[in-house]
Amino acid sequence: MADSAVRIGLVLPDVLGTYGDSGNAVVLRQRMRWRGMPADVVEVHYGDPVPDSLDVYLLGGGEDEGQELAADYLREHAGLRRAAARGAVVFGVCAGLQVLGTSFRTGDGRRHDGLGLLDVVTGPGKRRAVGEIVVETPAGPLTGFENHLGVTTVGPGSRPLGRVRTGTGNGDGTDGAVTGHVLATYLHGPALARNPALADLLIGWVTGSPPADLPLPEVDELRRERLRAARGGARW
Ligand SMILES: NC(=O)CC[C@H](N)C(=O)O
Repeated sequence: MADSAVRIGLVLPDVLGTYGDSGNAVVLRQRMRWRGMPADVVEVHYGDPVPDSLDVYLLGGGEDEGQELAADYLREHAGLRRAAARGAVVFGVCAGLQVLGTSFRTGDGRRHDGLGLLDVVTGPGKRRAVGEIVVETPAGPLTGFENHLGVTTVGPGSRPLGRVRTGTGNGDGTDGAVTGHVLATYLHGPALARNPALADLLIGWVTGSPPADLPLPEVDELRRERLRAARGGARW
C-alpha cells in the first residue's frame, strides 16, 4: 500500500447520523494511526460531490426520511457505486445496510431503489426491534444495539454477516450481509468501537493484509462488559 493516507469517507452523516455511527470513522482512523498508518476522515455531506477515490465508505443509521434522501442522492451521485465497483471497502449500519441493498420499503409501505451493492431487500416488520444484539460471526461474537422496523432478506448474491444469538437483526435468525468488500449490519454501538475485530477486518481489506495486534486493555474490558450485559438472561 502507498504511503499516502488512507481516506475514510463518512457518507452523509447529516442524514444518516441519528444513531452515533459516525463514531465508526473515528475508530477506524484511530486504529490505523495507532499502527503508524496515516488516515483521514473525509465527510461527504448532502449536497457535496461524492468522490469515487476514497478507500473506505461508511454509512450509518437514520430515520426513514433520511434514508430515502440518502438512497436517492447516492444513486444520482454515483461516486460510491463507482468506488465499490473497483473494490473499495464499504461498511453500512442499519439504514446504511438497507440503502446498500437492491430495494427497501419504508414504514409507510413505499418502495425505494437502493444502490444494489448488496443482494438484500428490506420491508417493514410487525414491530420495531429495539435493544441489545449479539451476532456470532467468523470474526467472533459481535455486540451492539439495534433500533429498526426493517426486516431484511439476503439473496444469493450476498451472505449474512452472522447468526443472531440475542436480538433480531435481519429478522430470520441472521444479521447483516456481505458481498466482496461491502459489509453491513444492524449493529449500532458504534459497532467498530464495541467490536475491534470487525474494525480490523475492514482495515485488513483496505491495506491488503490483516493488521498487527493492538493490545488495548480498556477496549477489551468494554467488549467483555458489553458481552456480559448482552448475555444477562440469555441461555448461552
Ligand atoms: N436504525 C436505523 O437506521 C433505522 C433504519 C430504518 N429507518 C428502520 O427503521 O428500519
